[in-house]
Amino acid sequence: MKLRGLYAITDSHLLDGKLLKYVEAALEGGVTLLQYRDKSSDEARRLREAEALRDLCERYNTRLIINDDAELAARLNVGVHLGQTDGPLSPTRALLGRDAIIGSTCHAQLDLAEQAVKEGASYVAFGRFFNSNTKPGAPTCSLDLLDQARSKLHLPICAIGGITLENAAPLVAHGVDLLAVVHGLFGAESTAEVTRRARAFNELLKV
Ligand SMILES: Cc1ncc(COP(=O)(O)OP(=O)(O)O)c(N)n1
Ligand SMILES: Cc1nc(C(=O)O)sc1CCOP(=O)(O)O
Ligand SMILES: [Mg+2]
Repeated sequence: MKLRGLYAITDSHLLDGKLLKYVEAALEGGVTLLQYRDKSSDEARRLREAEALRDLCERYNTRLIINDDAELAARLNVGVHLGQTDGPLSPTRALLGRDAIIGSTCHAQLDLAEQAVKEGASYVAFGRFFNSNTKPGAPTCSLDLLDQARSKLHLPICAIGGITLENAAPLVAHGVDLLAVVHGLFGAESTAEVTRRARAFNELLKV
């Protein structure tokens, strides 16, 4: 499966009251992966929203990824993104099956990425590359690390953290396949602007 393109990530605060409307606008512009990222413990709302996003993604032929929560991913038969403290990858692969998309946060560490590959990750994520509104405290990562990763790893590489249309081109030039974006996509004044941004991110990846 070719994983290349825009990786849109939701944010419960930024998208409060407009989740489905803004996500659909992004899907109109083209989204390869959509991650449902909700750090709350409101299980009922999480299930309801994730189900609605799954149905929306099906209509647009986009794969849904649940952040942190392999059980919810298994329940909905979708993928999952796991950070370093979100549980082990191998049992998650066994739980979700070999066709599921499983992503792994590797910060700025190639050894974490090599381990994730061994344990069955579908893509590895490095970041953060720029100042992030969503996660200002995340450790930083350099373009240099991307060069090393690209020459060693033979699976899709995702970049995250403060990515916008203005700063994303160098990431693509250094081998990134997936641009993971929250604020640079959804921090827009209108649905039309979200769609425009999604299209423009995809243009950047057409090289
Ligand atoms: C695509 C992608 N990359 C990295 C992360 C960060 O995951 P994690 O370190 O577990 O932090 P939280 O997002 O759970 O706060 C991600 N979610 N997606
Ligand atoms: C969820 C997340 N993880 C990061 C990491 O570096 O691991 S940066 C980040 C936030 C991404 O949001 P924005 O595009 O608004 O910066
Ligand atoms: Mg996590």
